[in-house]
Amino acid sequence: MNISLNKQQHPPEPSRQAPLVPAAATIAGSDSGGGAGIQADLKTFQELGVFGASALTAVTAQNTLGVHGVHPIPPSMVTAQIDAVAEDIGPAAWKTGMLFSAEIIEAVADRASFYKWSRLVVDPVMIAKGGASLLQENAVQALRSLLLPLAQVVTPNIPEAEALTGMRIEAMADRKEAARRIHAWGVKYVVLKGGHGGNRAQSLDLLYDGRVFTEFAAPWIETRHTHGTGCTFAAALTAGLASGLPMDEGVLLAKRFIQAALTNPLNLGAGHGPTNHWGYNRQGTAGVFFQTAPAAAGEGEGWLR
Ligand SMILES: Nc1ncnc2c1ncn2[C@@H]1O[C@H](COP(=O)(O)OP(=O)(O)OP(=O)(O)O)[C@@H](O)[C@H]1O
Ligand SMILES: Cc1ncc(COP(=O)(O)O)c(N)n1
Repeated sequence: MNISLNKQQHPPEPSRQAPLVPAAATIAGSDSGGGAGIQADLKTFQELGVFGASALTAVTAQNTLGVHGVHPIPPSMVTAQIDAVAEDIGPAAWKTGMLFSAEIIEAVADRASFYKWSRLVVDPVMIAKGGASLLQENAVQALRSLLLPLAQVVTPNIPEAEALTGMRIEAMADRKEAARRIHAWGVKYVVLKGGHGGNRAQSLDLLYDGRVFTEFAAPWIETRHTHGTGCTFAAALTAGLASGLPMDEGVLLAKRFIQAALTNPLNLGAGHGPTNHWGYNRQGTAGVFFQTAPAAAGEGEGWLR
């Protein structure tokens, strides 16, 4: 009997069928405590039905009480991870978090322009909740001049917007001025987050598209479990964009996701505990009120819809 073995001459071609779920990738640091960084991003992608890939920029030893150590990844290895993901998985959207150094920012910006990413969310992570520095001081300029012009959207909190612009932000007029200055560097959308805004009634985030300011407001939640709120918010926005949402709906999704994640804390850790990444799908956002209203009457401001 002649048995012919069906030997493959070449490795199988990677599948090029339409993916069942959208994919997104995060370029960020590892948080051993699991509440922020790559871990928060991947959990958020998963909860929102998006496949998550990653490129690690740094390993941190940290928990809810603080950062014990930072070990950056060589920039060439960051590039290699991005190439591996870009060439095969082909994420529909990319997100950056902790980038740590000017060299890593250069490597990421190089890849962003090489692949011409149209959906790039830049979360300009600088300082951890416990006060540790996650971005070297001399890297702020590289972030501003190399990466922001390539971003579709940047999501600074108030101290990050102050560091980027060099201006003090107190009143709403300051927030708008900072958003205008950041937008002028070439980023298409700015989301200025209000978690550090000092208003204990409302958490208010401001979206600016170069023309219109839109407010996203939700009731303030009194909790110490706020570790990784910025990462989680930006990851939810990235998942929304990867799924094809327009920017305003992506921000609304992110606001709903973070509100649900803050509402039912997991009570882990003795310090700034992680948020509840299951909240959005398990508890929903029932009872949470959102408004997308103009910041104030005046030229260049309007309703979301
Ligand atoms: N206590 C709170 N109640 C309601 N919303 C909050 C609260 N704290 C933060 N937020 C919301 O969480 C999101 C992240 O904002 P925040 O300003 O905390 O970012 P961040 O400082 O970059 O976070 P992190 O330092 O954890 O990366 C925003 O939508 C903000 O309005
Ligand atoms: C790896 C990594 N990335 C980002 C943050 C910011 O999160 P937070 O400001 O809540 O500490 C962090 N602590 N660690």
